[in-house]
Amino acid sequence: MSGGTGRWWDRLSRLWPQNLATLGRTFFRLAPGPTLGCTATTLVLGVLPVFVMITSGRLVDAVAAADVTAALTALAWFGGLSVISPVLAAIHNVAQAELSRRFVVEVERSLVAAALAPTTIGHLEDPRLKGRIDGVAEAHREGVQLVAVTAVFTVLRWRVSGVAAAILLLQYSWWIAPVLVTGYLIFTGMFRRWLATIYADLDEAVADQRRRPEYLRRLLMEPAGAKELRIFAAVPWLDARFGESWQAVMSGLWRRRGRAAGPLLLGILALLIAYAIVFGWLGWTAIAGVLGAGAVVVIIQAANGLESLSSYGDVGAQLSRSGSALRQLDALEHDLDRQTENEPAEGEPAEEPDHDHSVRRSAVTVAFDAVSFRYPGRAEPTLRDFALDVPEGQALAIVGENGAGKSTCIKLLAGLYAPDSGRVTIGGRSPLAGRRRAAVIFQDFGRYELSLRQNVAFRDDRDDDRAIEAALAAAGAEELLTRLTLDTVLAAGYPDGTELSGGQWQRVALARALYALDRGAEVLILDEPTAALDIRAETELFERLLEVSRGRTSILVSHRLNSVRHADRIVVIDGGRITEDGDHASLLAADGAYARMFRLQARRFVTAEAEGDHDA
Ligand SMILES: Nc1ncnc2c1ncn2[C@@H]1O[C@H](COP(=O)(O)OP(=O)(O)OP(=O)(O)O)[C@@H](O)[C@H]1O
Repeated sequence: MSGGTGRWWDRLSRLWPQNLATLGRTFFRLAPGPTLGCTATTLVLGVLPVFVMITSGRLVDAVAAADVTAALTALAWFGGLSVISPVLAAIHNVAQAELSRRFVVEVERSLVAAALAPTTIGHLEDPRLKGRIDGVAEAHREGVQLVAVTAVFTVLRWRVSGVAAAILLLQYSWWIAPVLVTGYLIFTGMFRRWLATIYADLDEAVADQRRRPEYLRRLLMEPAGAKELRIFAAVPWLDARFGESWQAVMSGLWRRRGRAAGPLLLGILALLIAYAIVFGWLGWTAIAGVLGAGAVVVIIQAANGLESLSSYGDVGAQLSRSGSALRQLDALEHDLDRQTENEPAEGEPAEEPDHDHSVRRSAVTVAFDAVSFRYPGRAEPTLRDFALDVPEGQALAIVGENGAGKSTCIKLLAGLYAPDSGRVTIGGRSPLAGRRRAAVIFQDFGRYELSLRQNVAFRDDRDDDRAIEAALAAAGAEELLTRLTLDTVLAAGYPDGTELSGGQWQRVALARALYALDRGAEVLILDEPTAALDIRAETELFERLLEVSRGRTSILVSHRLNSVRHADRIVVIDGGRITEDGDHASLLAADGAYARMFRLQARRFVTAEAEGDHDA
């Protein structure tokens, strides 16, 4: 194909949205029947207007010639066409509803599958991947894919109408259609450029810039920050920051849009000239009597029908968004697949939860073997050559200052991150293989808007109700059981729903860990989930937990040394390294950092006791 022909072909092919073929193929793969149904009805509905044009020309000629039979025949055609159109539209809508359902479900499934593919959580904290996940999820929430299905068939119908009108015009004159189509090509090209500028903000670069204002908007609007923002009178300040950051992102966008509007005027001029030529000629030939009245009516309608070859405006924008979201989803799947491949495979399938009451596994060892780990985006490793062996059945406490690396150890043990080097093992196996071996509760444990039963067990059947109640009792939540049933939803706003206090939520979270332990988890790990309890309640609870989990390996993290003094062994972490290791008595005798911290806390506690403050 010569360069010139290629360019013309390129221009003509731009009359079809880029994503049309890709989306069409995806639709066919997901729902061949409904896709074929929608395509067939769209093609017929697309050519129907041409039959209306021809019929109206015939009617005009018949009336002019006072030919009653021809006029009645034309009217009968009109009647037939008027019935076919709504019937086909109804069939089309039914097929399209089914296609939309399957397409949206597929996108949702792919998004969830992609986000859940890695067993670790690093990708949810990586700004680039998180941006992609949010972008696709937002497009999905806004129903972009649902609209895309309608948009594909709308564009197809327009274009079929346009091509049919062009073919009809060729019957009367060879040059009318090419002149008008050229006008539309120039106009559409300019319009597309303008649209492309507008929708460039869907690119990830701009999506990154939008993250800040969008976060600030959420903070202003959603309940999470509502209390503190009002208490600290931060609303006006935050509102101003939101305005500034939004303006910063949008002003660049508005400037680009303004600059791109100039060429659009040229496109409009080209279209005006094309129509002026065609209608000028039409007027002249009609007056000269070269064309009959019927032909003039058909040509005018067909020339206007070429508008269907024009830019597809908002519908095209919807297709762009859909295509952009689908491309992001592809890229996301690809990146997360790669990340999943890089995760250490232990060759063992993840285990299903054990619902057999009789199963109580033996205690296991927990080991960190020369582990180094750096958070994504951080320059320095948080743990470097970290080594720790917890023999089976030992109750270990990890203490240390803020930022020492305690929670990082726990996240590695929970398999939420994979170490960069070295090995973390539970019972000799990676925590990633069979994650349910460790029952872990963090300080920011989940507070689910689910029933009490579901909050503890993540299941619905009642077979385990006694075990759930036992776990709640062991976690110190007996009082809840006297007030609530296991079916009570733990959130206000539901029928019979109720909100819990911070301390009650903590006990429910602990019950979740104890229930998992009862179901076969081998290690109990608590990373300060009791911080909202007063020191007496925490000490009492930890002692009870040590009792309940006796014989199991357990790891407790706390800042309150009195709460963990009864642990079999205490390690002090500082700067990602173990600096002291022993039981309470030996660490006090060693008179190191632990002993200093313990004495300091004990002094504070005694003072607070004297003043009646139990939260010291
Ligand atoms: N998701 C993260 N991304 C980047 N850095 C992190 C992340 N989580 C923790 N860090 C950093 O790793 C270091 C250790 O944090 P870690 O949460 O393990 O400390 P910690 O001993 O549990 O502290 P605290 O007692 O305050 O809970 C800190 O410097 C912290 O800023």
